[in-house]
Amino acid sequence: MDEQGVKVKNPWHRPVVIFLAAVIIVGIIIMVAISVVQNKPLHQKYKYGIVLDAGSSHTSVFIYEWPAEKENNTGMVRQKHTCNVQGKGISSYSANPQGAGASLQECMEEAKQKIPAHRHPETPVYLGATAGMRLLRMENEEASDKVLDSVAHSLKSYPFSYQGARIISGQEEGAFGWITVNYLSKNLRKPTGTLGALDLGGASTQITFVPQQNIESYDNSIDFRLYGNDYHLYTHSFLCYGKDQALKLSMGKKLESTLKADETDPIELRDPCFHPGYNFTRTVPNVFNTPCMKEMKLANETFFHVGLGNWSQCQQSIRKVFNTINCPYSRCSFNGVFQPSVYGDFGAFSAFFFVMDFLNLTSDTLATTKQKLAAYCSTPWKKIVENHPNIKEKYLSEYCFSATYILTLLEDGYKFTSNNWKDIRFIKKIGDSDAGWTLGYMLNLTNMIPAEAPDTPLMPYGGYVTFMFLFSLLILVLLLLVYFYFRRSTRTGQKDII
Ligand SMILES: O=c1[nH]cnc2c1ncn2[C@@H]1O[C@H](COP(=O)(O)OP(=O)(O)O)[C@@H](O)[C@H]1O
Ligand SMILES: [Ca+2]
Repeated sequence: MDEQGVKVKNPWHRPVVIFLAAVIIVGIIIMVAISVVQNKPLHQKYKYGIVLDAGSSHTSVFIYEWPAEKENNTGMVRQKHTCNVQGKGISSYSANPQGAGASLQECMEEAKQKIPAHRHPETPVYLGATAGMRLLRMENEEASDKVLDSVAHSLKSYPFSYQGARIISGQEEGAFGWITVNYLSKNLRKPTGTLGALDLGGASTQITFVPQQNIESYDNSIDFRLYGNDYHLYTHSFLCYGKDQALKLSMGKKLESTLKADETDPIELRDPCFHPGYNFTRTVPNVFNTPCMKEMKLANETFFHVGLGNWSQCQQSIRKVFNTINCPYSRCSFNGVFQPSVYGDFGAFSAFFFVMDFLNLTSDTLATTKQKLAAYCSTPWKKIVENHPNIKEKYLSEYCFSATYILTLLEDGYKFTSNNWKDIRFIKKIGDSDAGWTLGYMLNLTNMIPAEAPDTPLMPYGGYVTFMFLFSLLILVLLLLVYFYFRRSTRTGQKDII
């Protein structure tokens, strides 16, 4: 066959094919480029941080983790692990400061196991102590310094990056709790409203929200710029108004009036906030051993704490610990503290949640909550113990008081009403992470919440998926077109040969 005479048509020389091939190549390059920008880095590396919450009643260790490359995006940090330190809070070690540091050992060993060893040296560890230590500092500054030295010494002995152990202020506690709940519910980069934060501890309680009214007292105002938005927050921390100190305040007042009325021995404190049939012998100094009250000198060291189980009388007695007479501002919560009207939704956590969740009172109206609580408080102590054999008796005996205190604080103190009661959400966690001040504290100290909005991905995830799908479909169609075109040209070429 004379090859010279045959003209085989090469399909690659046709302009349409060249054009299609070029479109396909450019398309593939665009797709690869977009997926690289969108998904970088392809292999996530995790970073870690540890915060110890040294509360008045106990210490918890929180381990957080986040993808290294996305640390400035909201909602990327999650709680990886928590560990509850055995025993009481660090402020209870005032007579034995060494014990405070030693108490952290088990949980810190656990942290070593949970965090990959090669990350240990760069993992920051912070300890923040709250109201229990604020009270100890008021009572005995030397003892509180020794306790802090002891926990600092203990934390420095681990392979992490020690960043400090200190008593945080009530404002910090309130503000970081607010940052935590809003970071976790991803409110910080949206134009929608934020979530107020209500935190009830054993020794203090905090209220923090974005008010609609002007903040009249400088001490209660905090300004943040987060992700390009300005926030003007109202916050207040009431020292001595956590539920354990409030119980002491309330019992102290009752003891005083009992003694005024009757100085007989033995003293019997008839308490409407405890169940009928409850009868416990207590010591007087055990009620007054707090800087929250003036000490009371009593010959009788012990008294009988006798339950009456009467909710409305209990509320009457609790109201006496709130001073609502003096207010130097246009409006106050109590004890002469300025507070604008509560506004928006609130997340109520820590003991607000523990107590209301135990009593199944997290989703009722205010009226139903009161009815149910009245029935609970009047239930005989014997029956309560029978129904809950596995709950610690100390907690169990105090739920009637604690829930009545919570209702009184929220309604008479903060001025929530039956209309906005539904705006309070009793929460423990948001996603995997506990609501509390620790996450906000760490985000702030590691500069993980920038003042200005960081770069956003090229397009939102939904848009990205749709784009990639349609583009792949287009390329597939083009490929098919090229294929059929080749087949036709080859056939015509073959005909030419024949
Ligand atoms: O399971 C529970 N049921 C009832 N109360 C609880 C439970 N777990 C913790 N609490 C209470 O929550 C409160 C936590 O306060 P915390 O120790 O954080 O004090 P602080 O924030 O005032 O320093 C304490 O009153 C503690 O007794
Ligand atoms: Ca706390």
